[in-house]
Amino acid sequence: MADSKQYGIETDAMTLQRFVLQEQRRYPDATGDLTNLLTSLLTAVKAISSAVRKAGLAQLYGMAGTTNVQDEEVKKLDVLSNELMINMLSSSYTTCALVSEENKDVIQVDASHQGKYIVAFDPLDGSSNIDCLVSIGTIFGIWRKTSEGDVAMSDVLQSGRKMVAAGYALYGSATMVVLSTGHGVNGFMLDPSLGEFILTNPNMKCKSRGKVYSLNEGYGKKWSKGLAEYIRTRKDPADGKPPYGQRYVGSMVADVHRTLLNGGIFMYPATSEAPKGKLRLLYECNPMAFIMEQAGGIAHTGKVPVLDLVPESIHQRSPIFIGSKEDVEECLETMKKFDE
Ligand SMILES: O=P(O)(O)OC[C@H]1O[C@](O)(COP(=O)(O)O)[C@@H](O)[C@@H]1O
Ligand SMILES: [Mg+2]
Ligand SMILES: [Mg+2]
Repeated sequence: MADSKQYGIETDAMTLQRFVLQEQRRYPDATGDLTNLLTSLLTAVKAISSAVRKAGLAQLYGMAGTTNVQDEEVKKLDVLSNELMINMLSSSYTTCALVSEENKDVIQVDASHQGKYIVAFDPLDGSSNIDCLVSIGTIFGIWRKTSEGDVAMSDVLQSGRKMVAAGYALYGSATMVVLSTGHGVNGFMLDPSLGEFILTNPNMKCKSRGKVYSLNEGYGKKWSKGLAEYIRTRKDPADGKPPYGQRYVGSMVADVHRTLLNGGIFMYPATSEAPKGKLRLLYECNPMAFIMEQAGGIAHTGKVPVLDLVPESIHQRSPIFIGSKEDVEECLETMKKFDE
């Protein structure tokens, strides 16, 4: 047999597909539906990744948002990403309801195609960064339907604790998928020559303390006293310790991914103008909180762990403090001391 390695192809590499199949073996009664769901979702992610890689060209030729020579509409990346996610998931025979950041209402899957899972997703996170070619991503959370019969609102509005799996794709200097099915966190990088996600970051853990804080400092005047005090102590820590660095991409996926890898804290807090912050609970905060807790970190609203919040509406917002255990705890303690 020819040695595939001489062509730079590792046929025994742990692909994401193989990994998910291996996870499935943990459950002898598993039907394979979650595996099929993830396969469909990854096909959408690959298609979005390919479109993202061409986005700069579309911009150069002024194509997005116009019509092509065939008189067909050239879709903007966020619209295209949403359509890809909806089409791939609703035709996978594994989902019954979808929640997308881009759709006002719950998307009901056609009865003939229904399965038992509910997926909430942000098809393109950090969309304001598309035009300047800064990293963007896709975020998703997966729940199991619990009611009998038609999909009920109680199926869609389950807490993050009830998630079966969650993850994100980051379209950065490479495309990476970070996934958890509740047994730790694993990262897979897309090998463009194979079109396969390969396990590159097994068993990801978030350090207990980092050296970076991350939030939009432009809203500083609207923070609570406690948060302002915490940020002050990052710049001027007690006991002559060195100050923390500050980073803020403005795409939650990229900011949380850096926090997961390097440690530290990412915050999108409540402000006097926006008491619930900006980020959405179902498809931004919950999936990231699931990943962070599985990696040994913390995700908190300032009042309760993000995953314990029971949503009241599908586009509900929540403040979030997420990252290294000691950093998030210190932030929460400072806010408690000064704000309560
Ligand atoms: O511009 P701000 O207020 O700092 O907000 C940035 C935040 O908004 C978001 O871009 C919202 O996501 P969308 O692009 O999906 O709307 C987050 O990714 C990011 O953390
Ligand atoms: Mg978003
Ligand atoms: Mg979005």
